[in-house]
Amino acid sequence: MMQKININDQGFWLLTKGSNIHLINHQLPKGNAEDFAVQGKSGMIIGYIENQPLWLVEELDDERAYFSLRDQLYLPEELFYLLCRGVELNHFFNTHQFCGKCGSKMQIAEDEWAVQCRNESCHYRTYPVICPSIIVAVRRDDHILLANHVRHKGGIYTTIAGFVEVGETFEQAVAREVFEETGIKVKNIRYVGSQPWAFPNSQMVGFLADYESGEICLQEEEIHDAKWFAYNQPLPELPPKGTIALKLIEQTLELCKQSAGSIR
Ligand SMILES: NC(=O)C1=CN([C@@H]2O[C@H](COP(=O)(O)OP(=O)(O)OC[C@H]3O[C@@H](n4cnc5c(N)ncnc54)[C@H](O)[C@@H]3O)[C@@H](O)[C@H]2O)C=CC1
Ligand SMILES: [Mg+2]
Ligand SMILES: [Zn+2]
Repeated sequence: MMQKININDQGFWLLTKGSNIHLINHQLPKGNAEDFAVQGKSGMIIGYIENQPLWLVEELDDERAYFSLRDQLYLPEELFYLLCRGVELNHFFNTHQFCGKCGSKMQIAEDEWAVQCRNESCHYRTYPVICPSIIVAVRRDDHILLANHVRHKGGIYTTIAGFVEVGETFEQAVAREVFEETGIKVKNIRYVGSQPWAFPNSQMVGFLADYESGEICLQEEEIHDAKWFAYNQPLPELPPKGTIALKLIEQTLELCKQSAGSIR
């Protein structure tokens, strides 16, 4: 619930600007509201760290130092995901100021994470928008399929990812995205795990899959390059530690190794 922050409220303080968060010496500010001049602002408790409340403070037009949440992937998983929650809620509140049904002003709900229409005869509620996006590592014997995406400025090679379309299963989305982006057909699609991804509001749903058929054919608007990499040859630059992409790649490389072992 959003409330006015009191001078003696205490805990950890999450101040966000888009996908950037305020840090002091690489740490979340911790202490009394007064220490960080957030008393009188609106805030809500969105979780607990070391038994201390984590306060999400309304986005401020201030001169504090903000840093990209992407650069905090080294943090313990649970903490990183709590920060994702804050960034995603802030994005949601900022982009849902008016009712999608009647156009009246929305307000933040009292009893759950939602916004509610102020119009008495409407009261329509909207919940935080989370966009499911599949992500998949594809294996062909002892090789892994990795792609250099147009959105990556550097030379990183990673897994295939893409948003789930309305009216399709996650597994269908996996098969469709791999085929669209690389021309490869996959089989044996299995779920591995998920990851909140606050850029701005994706929910990564991670899979492994095996090669079925086809030759690499790039979707050039999205993919610069895609190749099969042997697990025991030098690999390209991979995504950073903490990403589900890297986890899927590591698991697949292990399977490549096992597959090479079983051939011999
Ligand atoms: N955490 C991780 O390890 C990784 C996360 N990702 C994330 O996966 C997500 C999807 O990857 P892409 O290849 O970009 O998706 P994509 O292959 O579906 O292409 C992006 C395009 O999909 C359309 N689209 C459909 N629904 C959308 C939605 N809800 N939000 C934004 N665009 C939507 C837009 O036209 C957009 O240009 C991205 O947010 C990316 O940051 C990607 C790789 C690794
Ligand atoms: Mg994609
Ligand atoms: Zn309304």
